[in-house]
Amino acid sequence: MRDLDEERAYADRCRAALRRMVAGARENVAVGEHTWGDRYTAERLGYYLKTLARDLGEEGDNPPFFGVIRYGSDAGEHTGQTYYLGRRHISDAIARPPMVIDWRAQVSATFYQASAVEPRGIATRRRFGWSANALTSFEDEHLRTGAPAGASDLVRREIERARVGPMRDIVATIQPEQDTLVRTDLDVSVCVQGAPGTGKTAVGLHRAAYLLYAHRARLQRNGVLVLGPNQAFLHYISAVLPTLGEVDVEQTTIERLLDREVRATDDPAAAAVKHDARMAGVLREAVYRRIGRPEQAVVVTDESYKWRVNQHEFAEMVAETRADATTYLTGRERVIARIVAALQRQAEARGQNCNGVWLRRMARAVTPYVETVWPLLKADEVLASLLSDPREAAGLTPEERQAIAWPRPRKAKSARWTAADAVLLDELGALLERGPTYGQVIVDEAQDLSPMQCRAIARRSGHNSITVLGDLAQGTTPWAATDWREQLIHLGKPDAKIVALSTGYRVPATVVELANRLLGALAMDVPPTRSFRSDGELTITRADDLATGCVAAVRRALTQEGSIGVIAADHQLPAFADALKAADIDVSSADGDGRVTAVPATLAKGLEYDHVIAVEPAEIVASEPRGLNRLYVVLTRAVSRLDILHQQAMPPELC
Ligand SMILES: Nc1ncnc2c1ncn2[C@@H]1O[C@H](COP(=O)(O)OP(=O)(O)OP(=O)(O)O)[C@@H](O)[C@H]1O
Repeated sequence: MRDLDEERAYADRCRAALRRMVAGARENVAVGEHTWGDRYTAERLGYYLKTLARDLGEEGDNPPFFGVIRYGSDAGEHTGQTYYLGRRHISDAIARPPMVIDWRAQVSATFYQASAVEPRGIATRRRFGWSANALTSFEDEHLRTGAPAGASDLVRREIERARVGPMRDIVATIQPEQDTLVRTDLDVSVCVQGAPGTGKTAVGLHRAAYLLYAHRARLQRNGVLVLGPNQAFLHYISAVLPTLGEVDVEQTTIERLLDREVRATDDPAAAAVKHDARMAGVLREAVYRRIGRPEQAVVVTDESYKWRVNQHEFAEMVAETRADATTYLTGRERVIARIVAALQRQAEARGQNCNGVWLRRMARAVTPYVETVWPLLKADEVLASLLSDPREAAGLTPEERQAIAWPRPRKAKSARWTAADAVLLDELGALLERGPTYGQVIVDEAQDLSPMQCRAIARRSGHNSITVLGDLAQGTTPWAATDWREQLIHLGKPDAKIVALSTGYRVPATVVELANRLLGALAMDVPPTRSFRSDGELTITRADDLATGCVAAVRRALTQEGSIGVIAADHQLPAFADALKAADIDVSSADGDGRVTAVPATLAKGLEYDHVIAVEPAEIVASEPRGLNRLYVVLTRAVSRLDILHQQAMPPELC
């Protein structure tokens, strides 16, 4: 195999080839725009070429490859072959083997999966070390002759590196159990239960990129949706997919997906009822209750004739359609269509020509009859009427009805919807009319979703598969899941494969040991994390004045490399942020990119900082019903160092 200088020269050749690919794609965009006569073909070709040029252009200064595998002498079609692996294919000429193969190609799986115990035909696996964009080292594993080795130094260094800025891709160091999840077949729904820092988010994002590579045509048609817990989290992960060449994945929160202006807040009792799975039945009943029994025949005057569907037939059509209507509005259309078909039979029996114009005229004429028994409905009007008077809410107790009732009746137009109402409106919208589905939905922090939110996601996934990521121990909402099977039923995928990840790549062992003490009190059936990392520091300091202690801790942290997160109970945080500003320390908010970030405990989920200063754990616990779960989340945000500052006694569960 090549020595370091030769590898550097090869990297230069790969870069040059990539530059030629970008230039070629750009030129083709120009040519494609002028050459193709048929407009549709020209547009499609133009779109494809522009996307290619943009993707290649965005490749930027990433190292052209991160590893290489050399097959041994008995590896079938791969015998003696050498493959370089990178973030994308690089080739210097059509019909020549690529210089670098995309990490998502089938052959690349061997790089991630091969081991001394199971070499899979590989003689040597080489990993490269890059500093900025310069190739500085490599490390070889001789899989067929070497004894099973521990973790590679390069992998360890990459995992233990100080974190700065937004989340990065992990293509060079994906671990075998992560790779298996990333490459799980598109038709299989998976649910990953993973302790903090086990790479669930990373797996979900790399899975999105992998699926788009392996099933591009199918997924580009319907799209891929990634759902995360909040804007700060989305900001943190936003760079990963673009670096992997995927810029068209929709990344949002469930609240944004529902797209309703939220102008009010529910009290906890009302929110609990509105998020309960029984609301699905309540809403269905509220919609279908509007369908009445016809009390008259349908009679349509058509020039000198009168066509007629008698009351009994009309009632039968309504009853039959209601029994198997897929949605309320398609059912209504179906009744209209059935009546028109009956009139058409009568007219044709009289020799009349029933063309399209006639059929549309008849449909208009029968609509008022149908309106009396199957009225047009709007989601917000149904909900406004239910919340104005929930007496008929089937399946709720009198107290629950009381909890969701508005103090006085309102019309939809003057309603001030809450976040939970947005979920109910979405359910109602889908009862009326089906919406589009995505080719793949990836849901992060899925333990926090309510049954009704799960249903909103299930609808957008339809018959397609779904990737569910979460940790039951990090559940902080009042309706957080305690059992994945149950949550998967709400998500419409009861048979999804549940897989546990328990090796943590973020949190160092000393911090994991502390956080794991909380697991007993959380009473969740989850395996404790084992840390991949032996480094890291933990300090617990009693401070007489928390704000002063916080400033001193941040000053100390600033002497080292990496990002710093100050995390405290939401109501206490502003005082600490003010103290930091008064001490001339630049502080950004959770969705910013500064070196020091002030993070309210309720926004910390999914984020990570090289150095975390967690202030007053007792207050974090006391601030909400699931405060211990929140504390578990907060303590597990640290990559290298965790400082705990406290004035009150530490929560006994931690001692
Ligand atoms: N194979 C890997 N190689 C390098 N870094 C990794 C690997 N797996 C995970 N990481 C890193 O570990 C950190 C934690 O990963 P991630 O955020 O995906 O974990 P998580 O399970 O979603 O955590 P949490 O539940 O706490 O949100 C990230 O910085 C991620 O890049």
